[in-house]
Amino acid sequence: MASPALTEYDVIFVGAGTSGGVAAGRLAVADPSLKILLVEAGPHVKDDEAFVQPAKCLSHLRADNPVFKVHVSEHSEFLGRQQAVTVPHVVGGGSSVNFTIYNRAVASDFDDWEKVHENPGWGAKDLVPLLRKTENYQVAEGKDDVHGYGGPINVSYGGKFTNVGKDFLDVAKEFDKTRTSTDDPNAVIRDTNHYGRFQKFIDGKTGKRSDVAHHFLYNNLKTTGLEILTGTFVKRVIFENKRATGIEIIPNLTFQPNADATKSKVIRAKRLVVISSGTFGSPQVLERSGIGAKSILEKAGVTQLVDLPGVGENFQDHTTLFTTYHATPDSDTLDGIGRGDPEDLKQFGDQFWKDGTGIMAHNGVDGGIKYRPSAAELEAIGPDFKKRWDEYFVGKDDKPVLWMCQLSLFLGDPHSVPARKYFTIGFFAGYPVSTGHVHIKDGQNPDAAIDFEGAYVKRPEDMAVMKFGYKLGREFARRMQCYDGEFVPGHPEFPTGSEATVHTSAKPVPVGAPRINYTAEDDKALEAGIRKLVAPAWHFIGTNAMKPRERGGVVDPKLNVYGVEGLKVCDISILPSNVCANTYSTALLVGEKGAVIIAEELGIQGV
Ligand SMILES: Cc1cc2nc3c(=O)[nH]c(=O)nc-3n(C[C@H](O)[C@H](O)[C@H](O)COP(=O)(O)OP(=O)(O)OC[C@H]3O[C@@H](n4cnc5c(N)ncnc54)[C@H](O)[C@@H]3O)c2cc1C
Repeated sequence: MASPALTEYDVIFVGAGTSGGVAAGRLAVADPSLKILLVEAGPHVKDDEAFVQPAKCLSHLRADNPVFKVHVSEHSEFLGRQQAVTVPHVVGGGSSVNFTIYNRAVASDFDDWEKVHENPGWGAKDLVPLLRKTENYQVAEGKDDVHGYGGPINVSYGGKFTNVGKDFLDVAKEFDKTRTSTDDPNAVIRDTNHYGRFQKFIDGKTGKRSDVAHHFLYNNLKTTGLEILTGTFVKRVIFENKRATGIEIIPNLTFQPNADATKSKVIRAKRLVVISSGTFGSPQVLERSGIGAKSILEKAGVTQLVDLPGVGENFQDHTTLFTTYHATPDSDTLDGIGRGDPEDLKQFGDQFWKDGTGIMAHNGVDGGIKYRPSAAELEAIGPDFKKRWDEYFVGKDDKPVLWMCQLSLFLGDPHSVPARKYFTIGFFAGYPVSTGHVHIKDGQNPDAAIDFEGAYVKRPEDMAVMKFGYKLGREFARRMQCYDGEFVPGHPEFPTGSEATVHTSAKPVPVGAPRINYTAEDDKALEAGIRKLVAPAWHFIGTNAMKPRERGGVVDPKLNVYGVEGLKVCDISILPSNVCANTYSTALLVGEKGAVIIAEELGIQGV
């Protein structure tokens, strides 16, 4: 079994993912004498093309990829089927495999954490400067005081502007004259409803992915006290008188196949243990350590140390539909790279290594919008959503209801569909009401099956938003010049003869063409289709919510786990409520905030 160099460290991070990697990297640079161990269940990614080249993100979606752990929800009552989610186990966590879409939360999302969930220091006033600290906005240096210009994480448009993306934005200008266009949808933090060219977590100079592994960890290994132990699970945290003093580790047999999983080791932490195992991993580590609801721990054979029933509850994701269309042969898409076509790999790989441009330095996403409906559109979303709108959105004018983007690719296992060109309209419900849970069933084995309940269209409010989003996205798609028909398995099955029927082969309609009229029967078919097709967004949050203990909270505003000492959680499992954005930006932010909090407590200057 792989072992760390020492038996005792100052600080131990459980998981070398996004937030944990940022916090550990910041602390290590500020105080190079600090001995920091990151224990990571997955393997290294250093200079590995599959992780460094952004367009290769599609290759991770192959069903046989060992860096993704699959969890299946056994609660099928809402969808009428089981829902599987895939969770990355790799150094850098989500930052090493994600789609590099750059999208920041709106200001009221942060203010909700501070005011509604009672977390001083977590409002927009305090957090926007930390967003800037991480970022190096290469698009236009010094453009405004919303972006950052000297941080480790580069943000650019990537190596190309795909003709599919241009097409989407051209349609937007003509089709929806009530909303404006921008070259930077993240330029203003208290605004929404602008179509714009989406930027990417891609280095505009090299074309490489702006991940945490290479920009906070590998680059600091030689000059600081950082150490990463890979292929290893943290089974549990060790306590003495309710103070965290270390961790117990065992090998992850997927990456250490010859190790003995019955032999564990204890590594001691002198000053702090930080759980940064993500929304799926962190509640499991807490529960295996005896922190959680009694009934759950008892069933898993774990003795309770602290009664904290909020652990593993409040699971959220952005309910998503990735609706797929056939793209014309001249469309710029990533499908060939995803399939591993040798010609595409050679052509775009050569260009990438020559000057960091081209479609290999791209994620397929160019155009999108954070969408707040008009009064007429609210009517169309229907009565199921009315109460939610009144309670959650009114008075917070920067809150979109959904965001939508075009993707120049088929989103899924590229080998599961016929080899051709695709484009996708993805839309994400910003603040679904549905929640689920993540709990252990086995108190000993971190690799064992868990009790996972997804959070996908359990509530009519969420279904109403998804139906609206499908119809809207489809109107965009059929007006785009690259539209070459609809990928039938990716759409609902509408009644025969319906105006809403899906067409395998079709040409674009004029921008001014009437919208498809959906009958009540069509709407029923649409609901059934959404239950069949709804997808996780990989934006898992909330299972260790930062809120008062009596309201189901797990950590306080200093990220301390209630009821013990010397133990914090630092990843997006702490989010008490959702953000209307892809979550990488927010995970970086939690890492930055965690570093500041930990540095203050340990007396470290310069973070
Ligand atoms: C396929 C995919 C596409 C995405 N696309 C985008 C996008 O385009 N834009 C965007 O903004 N966001 C995107 N995201 C979301 C974003 O990347 C994540 O929300 C974010 O990285 C989560 O950060 P985290 O620190 O909370 O967890 P993670 O980064 O997942 O880190 C947790 C780490 O802990 C490790 N771990 C877990 N349990 C244990 C254990 N017991 N012992 C040791 N280690 C353990 C895991 O292996 C992992 O490395 C995507 C995510 C995925 C998976």
